[in-house]
Amino acid sequence: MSEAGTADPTRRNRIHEVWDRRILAERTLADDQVAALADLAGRVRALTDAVVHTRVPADEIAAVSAEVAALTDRLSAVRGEAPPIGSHDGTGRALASPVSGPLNPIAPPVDIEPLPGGGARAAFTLGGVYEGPPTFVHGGVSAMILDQLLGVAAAANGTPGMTATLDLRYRRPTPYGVRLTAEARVARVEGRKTWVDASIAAPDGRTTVEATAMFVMPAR
Ligand SMILES: CCCCCCCCCCCCCCCC(=O)SCCNC(=O)CCNC(=O)[C@H](O)C(C)(C)COP(=O)(O)OP(=O)(O)OC[C@H]1O[C@@H](n2cnc3c(N)ncnc32)[C@H](O)[C@@H]1OP(=O)(O)O
Repeated sequence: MSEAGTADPTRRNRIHEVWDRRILAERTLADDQVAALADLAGRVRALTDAVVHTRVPADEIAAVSAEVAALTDRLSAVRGEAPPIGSHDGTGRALASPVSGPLNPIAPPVDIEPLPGGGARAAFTLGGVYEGPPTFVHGGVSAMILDQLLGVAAAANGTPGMTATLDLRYRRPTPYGVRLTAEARVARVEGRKTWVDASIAAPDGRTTVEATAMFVMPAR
């Protein structure tokens, strides 16, 4: 990478292009790997759900634990330096996003649909894995989902950016185990800044959480 500091901008750009291609190649999976990993991620999600809900005896938990450790060793036999990137559905979503990535077992996952003209919507059901107060969704999980939804709306507006501020108003507890809906809409754009509003609604249509975020397109 030391060559990247060269004074010749054309040469520097070429070096960056080669470097970007190398990173992209290292982080791109074959289609059959994507399909197999999506299946595996679903099973690990189910495993996580089983872990937080199980009541089997301690010796059975220890036996399962040993098997999981062996499986982790098998997967780790060949490791990438970072999670995969890329799109398999044309929306540009990151395959391993912790919110909507089908290959990431910690993602619920939330299927977010970008809407033309600066919007986004999602429908999803969260399980007990995401519990905060008893029988309700953890507020940090709601925040994470809203941040991603707001970000996709900003991107759908053609004004993507990094989250600079995220303001949340928890109106009432968000239940889990039921279908939730969420929507985001760009409110305004000023230079590199984009403000977006969003909310999550319970099945009865009542808003549980409202959010406003400001995204800033980085100067560099
Ligand atoms: C068809 C569509 C398909 C879509 C397909 C999906 C696409 C894919 C979507 C992915 C959606 C992911 C959604 C999650 C997104 C994250 O999770 S991002 C991670 C969390 N955020 C961060 O880590 C950001 C960390 N902060 C930074 O990197 C930098 O501070 C920023 C925010 C980029 C700004 O840096 P900068 O470009 O150097 O900005 P700077 O020149 O200092 O300031 C610019 C202006 O913004 C203001 N500003 C900057 N930061 C702040 C702040 N924190 N508070 C208030 N004002 C601020 C400044 O005051 C300044 O204002 P003016 O003086 O111009 O009025």
